[in-house]
Amino acid sequence: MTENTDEVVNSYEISPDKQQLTHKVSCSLSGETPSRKHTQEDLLRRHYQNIQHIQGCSQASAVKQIVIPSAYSPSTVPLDQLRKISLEDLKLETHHRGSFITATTITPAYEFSETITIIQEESGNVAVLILAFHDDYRRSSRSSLPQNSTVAIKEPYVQFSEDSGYVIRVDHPSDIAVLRGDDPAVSMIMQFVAEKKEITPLEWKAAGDKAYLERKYTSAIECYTQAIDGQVKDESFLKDSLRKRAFANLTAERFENAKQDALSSCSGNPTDAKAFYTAGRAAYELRNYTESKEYFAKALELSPRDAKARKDHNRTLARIDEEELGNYDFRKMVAALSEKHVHLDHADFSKNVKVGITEHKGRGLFSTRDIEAGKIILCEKAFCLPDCYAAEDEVNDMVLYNFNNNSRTNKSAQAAVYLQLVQDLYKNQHLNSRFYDLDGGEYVRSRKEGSIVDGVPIVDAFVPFSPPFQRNLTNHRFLAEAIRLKNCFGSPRLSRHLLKRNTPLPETHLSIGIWTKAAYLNHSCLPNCTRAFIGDMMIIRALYPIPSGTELTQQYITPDASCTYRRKMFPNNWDFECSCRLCEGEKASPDVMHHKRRDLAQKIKTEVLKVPKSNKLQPAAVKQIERLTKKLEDLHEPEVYATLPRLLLVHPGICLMEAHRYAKNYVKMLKYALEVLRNFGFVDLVREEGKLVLDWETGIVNTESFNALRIAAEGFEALGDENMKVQCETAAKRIFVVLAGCDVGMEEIMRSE
Ligand SMILES: C[S@@+](CC[C@H](N)C(=O)[O-])C[C@H]1O[C@@H](n2cnc3c(N)ncnc32)[C@H](O)[C@@H]1O
Repeated sequence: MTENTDEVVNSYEISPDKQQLTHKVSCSLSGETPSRKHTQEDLLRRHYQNIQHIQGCSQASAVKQIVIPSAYSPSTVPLDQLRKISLEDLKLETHHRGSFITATTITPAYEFSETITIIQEESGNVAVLILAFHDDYRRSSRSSLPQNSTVAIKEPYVQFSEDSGYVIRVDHPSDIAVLRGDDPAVSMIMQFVAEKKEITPLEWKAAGDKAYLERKYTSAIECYTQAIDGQVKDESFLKDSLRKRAFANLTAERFENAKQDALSSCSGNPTDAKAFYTAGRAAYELRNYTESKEYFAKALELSPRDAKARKDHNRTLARIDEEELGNYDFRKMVAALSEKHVHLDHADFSKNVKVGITEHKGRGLFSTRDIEAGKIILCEKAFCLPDCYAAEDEVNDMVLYNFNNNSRTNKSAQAAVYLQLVQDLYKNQHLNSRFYDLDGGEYVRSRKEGSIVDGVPIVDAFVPFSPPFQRNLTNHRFLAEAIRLKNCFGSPRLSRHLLKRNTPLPETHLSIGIWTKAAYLNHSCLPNCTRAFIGDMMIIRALYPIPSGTELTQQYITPDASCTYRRKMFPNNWDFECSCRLCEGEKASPDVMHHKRRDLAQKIKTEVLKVPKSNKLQPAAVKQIERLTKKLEDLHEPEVYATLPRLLLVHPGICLMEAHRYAKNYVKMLKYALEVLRNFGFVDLVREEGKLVLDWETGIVNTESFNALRIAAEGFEALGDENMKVQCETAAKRIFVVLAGCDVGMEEIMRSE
C-alpha cells in the first residue's frame, strides 16, 4: 500500500521486498521461542488502525499484493489425530507437525492483500492470524472470518514479525477449520453448551431453516445433518430433513451431496417430483447430462405440468446434443456473451480426442477418428477463467509475487486465476482429479492432492525433494501454481474481435484460464489445429484433414515468433526444446545468421516505429524499408528456407502491404500480401495461372495470414482478376472459421475496412 492516510502507516501491507527480508530473519530464528513483549492492547490498537487505514484508501490507489511464499505442504492428518497445543508452545519458522491450536477471533478481520485477525485462546493468550489463501477473491460483502468465530489451525506455521513478535500464517485453505461467529448454528451450539442442554432433532431442523433463510448455507447443512443423525425412527421427518439438506447443498454448490440427499429423500410417492428435480439440477451442474435428463424426466412423469422441470429438461437435451454430436448453436452462444457474462452454459464435446502417450513429449492429445479440415476437434468449457480482461500494459489492481522463483506478475488475470484455482479446488471436490492430473513440471507430488481429510479436500501439496532435485529447491512453486504456469491459456472474450483489421483496444483484452482437456495438447510451431474462444468456451478446429490416431498439436506462443525467441521461450516457460519441422529445419542455419537476421529485423522495426501511427509512410521511408527487407530476405539461405516459413520477414511485409494499400498501389499491395503468405510458409502460391494453391500443412494460419488473404482478394479485384479474388476470399473464410471458432459475423468482418 503506497497511500499514506493521515501519516498512518499500514503495518499489514508490507512490500514484498520487506516480506522477503522478514522471511530471511525468520529463517535465521528457526526453532526459537518468539518474543511475546507485544501486549494484547498493542495488537488490537494496531489492528484497528490498519482497518481504518485500508477503509480510508481510495479504490484506485489500492493494489493487492498476493505473495506465494516458500512452498510448504498442507496438513494431511485428520484433526482428531493431532495433539492440541497452546500459543505458548509455538516456535518461530516452524511447521508444528502433529499438533493443532484452537482459539476465538476477537476482532473483525482486516481484509485486503491478506485476511488478518487477532485470535485469543482460552488461557487469554493472543496472536495475529493471517489467512493468505484469499477465502474468495470475488467475495462481496461477507467477511471470511467474522469476529467471535472459533478456529482450529492444523499443524500451524509460525513466522517472525517485527510488528507483533510472531504471526500464525495459513496458506492452505484445508489447514484451518472455522466455526463462523455470525452463524446461527454456532450461536445455538454455544448457547446450548453454556446451558448444558441437549439439542433435539426438531430444534436442529428449526435452526437449519433459520440458517437457510439467513443464507448461511453451510450452517444450514450442518444443522440438518445433526437433525438427520439424531432422528432414526420418524421416516417422514428424516425424508423432509434430507430434502431440505439437498436444497441447501444445491444452493451451497455442493452438487454431489445435493444429488445424494435428493435421491435418498425419495419415498415413492408423487411428492418425489421435487427431489428428482433437485437431483436433476445437481447432476446438470456436475455436467452429467444423461443422468440429469433421467431425473428431470422422472420429475415430469410425477408432475407433468411443472414448467421449470420442462424447461430444464429441454436445456439438458441441448447439452446432450452438444456432448454427443458437437452440435452447438454458435449464434446463440455469441449472443449470450456480453461484457458481463463470459461463463456460458454449454457441454463439452470431446469425442474426437483421447489422451495418449507420445514418444518424447509426455502425454498428448490424439484424434479418435478422421477429422475433416475446419471441423471441430474439441469444444471445452473453461475449468477456471476469471472474468478479468485487461490490456498487456494496463495498470492492475493485483500483483502476484512468487518467492519460490522470485517472479512477479502485474497481470491481474494471472493473480486472479491462481486465487480462483485455490478456491475452486477446495470447494468443488469432484473437479480435483481433473486438475491435479495435469503436468506440473518437476514438482514432486505426495499423491494426496485433492484427497479428503476432515471433510475437505487437501488443496496443494509440497513434498521435500529427493536428492536429484534438491539443487532446484528454490525453483519450485506450490503445485496449483506450478500447474497453472504450465497449462494456462490467454483468451479474448471473443476471438472474432481479433480478426478485425483495426480492432478497438478493449476487444483485444485478454484474461487467463485453464481448460483441462486442451491442456494435454503439446506444442508445434506448425500445428495441425488451432483454438478460438467464445467466452469461456474454447473451440479447437482442424487446420487440414487429420487421420484418426494422429497427435494433435497447437501453438503455445504467438505464431510469428522468431527462431531465437522460440529457442528461449520453450525451455524457459515449458522446459522443452521444440523439434517441429520448422525448428529442426532452422537448425541448418548457423547461429550467426540467426543473429544477423534478428538484428536487421530489429532495425526495420525501428525504421517503422519512427513514423507516428496515424501518419502514412512517406515514399522515401517505404523505399528504405523495401531495401532493408530485400536485404533481410537475402539473409535467408535458400537451401534452408525453400519450403519453410520466414517469420522475420512477415512484419516488414505487412508494413509494406499496408503502405501500398494506403497509396492505392494495388500491384505492390498484392505483391506484398502474397509475400506475407509466402513468409508464413504458404510457398509456391500461384503455381499455375488462375489457381491459388495453399498448402495448409506447411502454412501458418493466424490473423495476419487471414488479413493478407483479404488484402490479396482486394488486390486481385482491383486488377480485374475476379477468379483469383474469389479464391482468396474462400481461403480467408476457411481461416475465419477456425480462428473465430464459427462463422457467426464472418460476412461483416469480410466486408469491413
Ligand atoms: C500443457 S503441457 C502438455 C501436456 C504434457 N505433455 C503432459 O504430459 O501432460 C506442456 C508440457 O508438455 C511438454 N511439451 C509440450 N510440447 C512439447 C514439444 N513440442 N516437445 C517436447 N515437449 C513438449 C512440455 O513438458 C511442456 O511443459
